Amino acid sequence: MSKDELILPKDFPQLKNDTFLRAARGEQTQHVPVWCMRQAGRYLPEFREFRAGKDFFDTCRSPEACCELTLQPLRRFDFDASIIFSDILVVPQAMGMEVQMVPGKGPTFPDPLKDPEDLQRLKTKVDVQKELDYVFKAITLTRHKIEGKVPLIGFTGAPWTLMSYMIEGSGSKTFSKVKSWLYRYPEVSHLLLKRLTDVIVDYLLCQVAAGAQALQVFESHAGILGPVEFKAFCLPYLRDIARRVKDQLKETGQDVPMIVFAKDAHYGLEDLSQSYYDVVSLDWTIDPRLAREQTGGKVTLQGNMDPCALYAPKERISEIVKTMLEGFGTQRYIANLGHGMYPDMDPESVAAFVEAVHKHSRQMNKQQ
Ligand SMILES: O=C(O)CCc1c2[nH]c(c1CC(=O)O)Cc1[nH]c(c(CC(=O)O)c1CCC(=O)O)Cc1[nH]c(c(CC(=O)O)c1CCC(=O)O)Cc1[nH]c(c(CCC(=O)O)c1CC(=O)O)C2
Repeated sequence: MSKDELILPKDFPQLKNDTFLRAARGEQTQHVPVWCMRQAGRYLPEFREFRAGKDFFDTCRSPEACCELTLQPLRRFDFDASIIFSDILVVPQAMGMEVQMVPGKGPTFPDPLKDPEDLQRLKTKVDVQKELDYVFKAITLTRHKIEGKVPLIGFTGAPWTLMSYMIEGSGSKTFSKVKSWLYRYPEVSHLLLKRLTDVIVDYLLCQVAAGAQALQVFESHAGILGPVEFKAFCLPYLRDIARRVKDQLKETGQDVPMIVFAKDAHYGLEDLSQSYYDVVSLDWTIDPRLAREQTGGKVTLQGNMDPCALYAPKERISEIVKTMLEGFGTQRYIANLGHGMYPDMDPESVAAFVEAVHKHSRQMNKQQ
């Protein structure tokens, strides 16, 4: 991308609530900011109504639809951030692969990569600006329509997670197909991961140019690797993405907080806290105090309530939140779930979660 293309459009409404951005940058906040992964989604009746009868990726390709779905949860809840409605699998599509959303089965690649030669089916040069133009339009439109209420987060899937979908062709229990590539074809695997990284870097920079105020990188399948493979096939690419995006943004005087979510990669926490990301997002299986120890105060932490705790009565949600806040502390912290919302969750529980984070963190800050 050229320097000029990276300059932000300037006529966006002024941001009224910067709590999330302050926490991400390690600045003091009066309350702990909170948002939820998959906060736009099937647990909301208005989402189900809006999506009814429409193809999932057609929805992703409509900037107006993405904008509406991004705004829906903000009308109900006092979230401190929003995330653009889209999907991680738009990147493999931009590289030339077909992906369908099969109801009841999830994302499905009719023709996944089977052998190293299949890499030839991928586009050698991906014009990200053109191929994913609909995402950038959605971000710009949403940034206007949000009227500065809260910041807008852009996101991408990370290389290993996308590679696993491209080879498995869908979700999997064992991930044995994609893992077999790591052991049988390590060099080709690195080649594919490198190509994904290049596209992702461009993709994130274009999202910032379109108006994204923070970026989250989803390495949702990190946990199917052991520590050795994580260090070889995940970490270097996650680092490369943050370093390259940050370097390019710095040239234009911009500093956009970056969040990494490597689900279930406990053994990688220390490394992740030294990988150019401002925020490390945690799943629910890690103890908050241990996570603070392992990341040594170098980064802001995000997470990590078990999404299933939202099935608890409201009073119990409030207690769980309080314990979580005591574990993380109220500074350099963004409250979230340890992964996304499930379709059968009650929106009222989300309201209770958000309210508890705000209430307890304000009280705890007063006592300090
Ligand atoms: O359950 C299904 O039928 C397919 C769900 C699925 C999708 N993409 C996928 C998966 C696999 C999975 O999550 O396990 C594949 C997918 N999409 C995404 C991730 C990253 C992650 O959740 O760890 C993943 C990988 C998850 C994994 O494999 O573990 C990211 C995603 N999907 C989505 C969003 C946008 C948003 O929430 O605003 C986001 C981004 C950020 C976020 O908010 O967390 C939206 C999305 N994608 C999808 C759906 C459901 C389909 C529909 O609305 O018709 C929905 C809405 C919803 O969750 O209710 C499709």
